[in-house]
Amino acid sequence: MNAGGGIRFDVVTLFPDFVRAAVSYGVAARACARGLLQLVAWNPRDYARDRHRSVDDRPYGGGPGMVMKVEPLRDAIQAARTAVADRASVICLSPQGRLLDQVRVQELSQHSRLILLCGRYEGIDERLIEAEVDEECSIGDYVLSGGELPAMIVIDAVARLVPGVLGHPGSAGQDSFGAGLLDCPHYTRPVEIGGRRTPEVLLSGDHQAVARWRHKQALGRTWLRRPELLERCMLDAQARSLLQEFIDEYQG
Ligand SMILES: NC(=O)c1ccc(NCc2ccccc2N2CCOCC2)nc1
Repeated sequence: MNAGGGIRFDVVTLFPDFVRAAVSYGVAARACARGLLQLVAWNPRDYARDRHRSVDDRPYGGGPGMVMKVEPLRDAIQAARTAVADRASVICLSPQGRLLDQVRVQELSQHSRLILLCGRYEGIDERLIEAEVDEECSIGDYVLSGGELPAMIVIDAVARLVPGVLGHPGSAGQDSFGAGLLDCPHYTRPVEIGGRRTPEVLLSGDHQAVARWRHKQALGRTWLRRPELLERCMLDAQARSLLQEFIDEYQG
């Protein structure tokens, strides 16, 4: 985060309006209005020197499609770097990157600024990646037509962790996923609908019992749906006994 406690994203993309949508709605839009979040887009086409303003060219070695050229990307990144004094990490969103998870999102939220590079076509000339990219980041093992959607996901996930962005800071902290667990179930009015009633503990007003129930549900759901996540988070004695209680009830 920067001096103001906010974060600035410089996004290098052929589709600036596309990525701007990431900060045009909801909490992210409010955070922008309050100067906690900034998004500046840089279009490599503005840095394409030739008459046709080309940003791509045919692949050496043949093969289908086109490859993004070094120069326009390099010059767009350089323009982003010099726009703000703070040193910036350059992250390329790509299928070859390190898998993004909440731990990595929390690490990224410590930066005051990040430059996000969005590839299109068949990919980016490797020499640009070697010369300019600090790390490659993947949002999952699937192929997209561009890095813009992954960039928007990084922006949203990181922005939520910037102090002041979420109305209720607790919810970000309390996010079970922040603790490596899946979230507990949520309920709101009416108390009963479609023959399904809200769990009584949530109506009891007993905040300690509610917190205990929510933690137990988060543990139980993680055990049922994503047991591999449980191995990664070190459960303390209280959590282990809560989970055992859930398992005993589940197995009936
Ligand atoms: N999982 C992800 O985070 C993810 C990210 C980007 C992405 N695509 C843009 C891209 C960016 C960089 C290199 C190659 C490519 N691709 C271009 C299109 O062809 C496939 C390779 N796809 C999936």
